[in-house]
Amino acid sequence: MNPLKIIKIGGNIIDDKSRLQSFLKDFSTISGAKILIHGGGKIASELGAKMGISPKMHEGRRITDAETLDLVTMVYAGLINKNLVAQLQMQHSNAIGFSGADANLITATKRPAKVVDYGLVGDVAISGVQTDTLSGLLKLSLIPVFSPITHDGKGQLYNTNADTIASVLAMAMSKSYEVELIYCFDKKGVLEDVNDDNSLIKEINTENYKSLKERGAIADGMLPKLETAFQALSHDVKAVRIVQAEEVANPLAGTFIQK
Ligand SMILES: Nc1ncnc2c1ncn2[C@@H]1O[C@H](COP(=O)(O)OP(=O)(O)O)[C@@H](O)[C@H]1O
Ligand SMILES: CC(=O)N[C@@H](CCC(=O)OP(=O)(O)O)C(=O)O
Repeated sequence: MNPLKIIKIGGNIIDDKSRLQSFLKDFSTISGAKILIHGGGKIASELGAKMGISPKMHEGRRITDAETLDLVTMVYAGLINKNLVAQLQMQHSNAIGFSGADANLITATKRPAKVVDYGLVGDVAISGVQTDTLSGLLKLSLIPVFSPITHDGKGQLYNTNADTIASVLAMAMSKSYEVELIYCFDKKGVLEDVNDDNSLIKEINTENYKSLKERGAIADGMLPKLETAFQALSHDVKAVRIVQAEEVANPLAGTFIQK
């Protein structure tokens, strides 16, 4: 099977012009088939505040009412997605931007209300990914760039956590490719102490994850990353890493997630 790198870039880097530029330069040097998924939560929260929409988060995911869905659709599928594509084109990378609705690439169902009703948030399943269409794009040497917006096939858009999209794409594409999933963000990897850059944890497995979570060392936006990383590994994804954006092209950097 051919290798495929599925790379996710988070909102803290997207919000930092020089760090984003350096990430996109390094991303462009990576050879072979690749897909980029972007977040943008920080920018959506900042722009929302200017419009009087205050962010409501629960365990790293955004509670999304109709007004917030309009905001995130504009910010993720418009502003950020198109700017990333333009900046990749500047690096001579032939990027093409998508939401999940485009070419029906990712369908979702409303996340069921449990402890919290997340509102217009979509859950995605492996079967919701149009893998043949994506493979066709990769065969044309195009670089798909996904915003975290999905749809239900009945006209409803959903906000979907970008880590979740990266993981589901990785699982779905593992049928035809040897997939490495790389989450890129602002820190060196998963840290023992979030305020200490020198406390990098080189390897996380289900055992040490449990104890790290219990003592609160892993919280907020790190929760969906690790949850979805483990899901990916249990569905044939070859390797998963969480790395600093600047290290995207370094195969030894960051935290390696193990089953
Ligand atoms: N143990 C940890 N190691 C690293 N970061 C952590 C940890 N626990 C919580 N975090 C927080 O998770 C954040 C990353 O999640 P998030 O803000 O969703 O990132 P992004 O949107 O850039 O992908 C970090 O910036 C950090 O504040
Ligand atoms: C449902 C949900 O949580 N959606 C996310 C999508 C963006 C995202 O995941 O952005 P980062 O990767 O920058 O955190 C949100 O609106 O914040």
